[in-house]
Amino acid sequence: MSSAPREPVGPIDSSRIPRYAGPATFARLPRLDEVGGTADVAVVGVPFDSGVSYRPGARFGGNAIREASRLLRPYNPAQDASPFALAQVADAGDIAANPFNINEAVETIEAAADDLLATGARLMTLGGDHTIALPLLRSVAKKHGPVALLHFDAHLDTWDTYFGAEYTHGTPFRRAVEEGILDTSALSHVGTRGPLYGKKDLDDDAKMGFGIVTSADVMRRGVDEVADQLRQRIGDRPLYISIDIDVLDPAHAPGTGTPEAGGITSRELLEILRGLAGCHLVSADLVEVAPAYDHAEITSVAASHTAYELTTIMSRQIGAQRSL
Ligand SMILES: N=C(N)NCCCC(=O)O
Ligand SMILES: [Zn+2]
Ligand SMILES: [Zn+2]
Repeated sequence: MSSAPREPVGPIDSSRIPRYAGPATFARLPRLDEVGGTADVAVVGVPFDSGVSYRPGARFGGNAIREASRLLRPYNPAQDASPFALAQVADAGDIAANPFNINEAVETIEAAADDLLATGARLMTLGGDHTIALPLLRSVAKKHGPVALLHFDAHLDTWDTYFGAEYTHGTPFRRAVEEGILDTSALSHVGTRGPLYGKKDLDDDAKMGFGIVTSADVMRRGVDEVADQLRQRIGDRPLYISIDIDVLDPAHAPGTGTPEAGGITSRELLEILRGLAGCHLVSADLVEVAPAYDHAEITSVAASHTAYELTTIMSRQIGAQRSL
C-alpha cells in the first residue's frame, strides 16, 4: 500500500555548491523544518556528556559528525541504494539537554524522541555519551514494545551504578533490562573487549540475556558469519542498534572518551552493518565521539559513514514498504 509520498528533498548538490560551504547538516541534507516538519528518518543530535566516567567531550560529537559527513555522496554502492531518494531523511537539529542535571536531561531526551517518533520518523541520533541510549530506548519501546538490541561497543554498559548514580554511560542497558523495554530473547553485544571489574560483570550480563560477539570473535569468524548469526537472532523483531564508536580500535577511532586496545576496524563495522540490511531497524544511535581527542577527523569520518549505513538500512526498508 503506498501513501503517495512527496519526492524526498535530497542533499545539497556538491557539484554546484562546494561541499565545504555553508552550515553543516548531516550529509548536507535539508533541515526538518525545510521539509515541512516531518521526515521518514530524522537525524538528531544529542549533545549531552554529563554521564561519562573518564574523558568528557562527546557533547561535541554530533556536530563533528555533521562536519565530517559533508563528503558523503548520495549513492551507496555497498547496499546498491540511494538512501536519500528512497525516503525523506532530514536533520532535526539538536535536543537541548540540561548538562547540570542528568535526570532532567534523560527526561528531556525521552520527550524529544517521543515527539519525533510521533510524527512517524525513525531516529538516527548522533551523541552524546552512552547515557542517552536509555531514554531513546524508552521512547522506542513505547511505540514498538520491547525491542531487540544490537549493541556495538568495547564495553558492556550493563554495570549497575557509578558513585551511586543510576544514569551513566556505563549503565544504560542494565536499566533498560530492569525496565522491561528490551526483548531479552534478542540482545547482543558486538566488539566487546578489555578489562572488567570482575568475572561477575559477565555473569550478570549473561543473566540479563545478552550474547557476546567479542572483538576477537569478529577477527576469527569473519564479518559474514557474524552478521548471519546476528540476523538469525534478531529475526523480524523491531530492532534498535546502538553504536558506541569505541567499538572501533583506537587506531580507527581515537576521538572517544574510554578507548580500549584491540578493537574492530571501521571496515569490519561497516560490513557487519551492511549484512544486517533487511532487518526491521526502527531507530539507532551513534555515541561517544569526542572530537577533542580526534586527529584529522579520523573518528568523525568513521562515524559519518557508520550513520550513513544505518540510514541506508532504514531508507531501503521504507522504500520497499512504499513500493508494496
Ligand atoms: N560507554 C562507554 N563508552 N564507556 C563505559 C565505560 C564505563 C567505565 O568507565 O567503566
Ligand atoms: Zn564503550
Ligand atoms: Zn558504551
